[in-house]
Amino acid sequence: MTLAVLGPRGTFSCELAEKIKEADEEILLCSTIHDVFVSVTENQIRGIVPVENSEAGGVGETLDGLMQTDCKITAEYYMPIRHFFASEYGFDEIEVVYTHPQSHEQACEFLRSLRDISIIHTSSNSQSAKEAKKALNSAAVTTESAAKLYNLPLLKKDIQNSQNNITRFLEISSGIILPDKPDKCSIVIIPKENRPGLLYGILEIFAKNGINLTRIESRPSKEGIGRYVFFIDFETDRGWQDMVKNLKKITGIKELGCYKNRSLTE
Ligand SMILES: O=C(O)C(=O)C[C@]1(C(=O)O)C=C[C@@H](O)C=C1
Repeated sequence: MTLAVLGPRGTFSCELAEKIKEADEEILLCSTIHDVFVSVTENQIRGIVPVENSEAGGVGETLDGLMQTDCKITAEYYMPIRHFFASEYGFDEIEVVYTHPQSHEQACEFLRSLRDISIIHTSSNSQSAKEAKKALNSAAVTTESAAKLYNLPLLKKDIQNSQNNITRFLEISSGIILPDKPDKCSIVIIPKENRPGLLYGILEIFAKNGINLTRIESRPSKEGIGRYVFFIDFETDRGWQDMVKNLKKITGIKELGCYKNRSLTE
């Protein structure tokens, strides 16, 4: 099997893939999260994508991929995220900092404390290190493994705003795999009408069935201003199949998968 992730080697996604891959599984490095969804769909493989961070919130490219492709969620993982500031230059020589936009948000307090620097966004934390290695008077917000890989000295460790910085990752696959006893399910509510009480009615169905929501996030439906879809995750310790049937009576739904929480072993 092959496991598709955001590359180049050294991203957090890649670090997670290294931890969870099967012994004979290869890692396929993709340039963007969108490309991970494309590879999973075209090659019938599995992939790993970041979906939300405790500090910076939802990862738009992943939410769009879930909405726009037939990929299904088959597991979730939580990973502590530590950001590193790496450069071949001293602090007073640095003029440009490369950072992934999610990491920029997660380390904005440290980055704000740097004076007279320009920030350039990149496609991944590893790409940031790659760029900083090439450009004069530059630094990167990166992972420990990418700093090592590109031979960039660490100027400061743990530059994330919060010491409890965590990113939730999803395993996605091209087919539906329903585990015996899933921990959670994810759906997208796609409202077919705009009327008072629609969202209230949807949430009431969860409440009446005693089903606990673990996340609700609105995202523009891309059909015009003020039009939204709602990403919902819920626990599956109570009968949820009938509840989903009831939801379908009042709203459009896309089922994204029911899955296990897989904890990471060090
Ligand atoms: O660039 C990386 O290292 C990634 O794996 C992507 C990503 C993300 O998009 O959320 C993953 C974890 C961190 O939250 C920051 C960046």
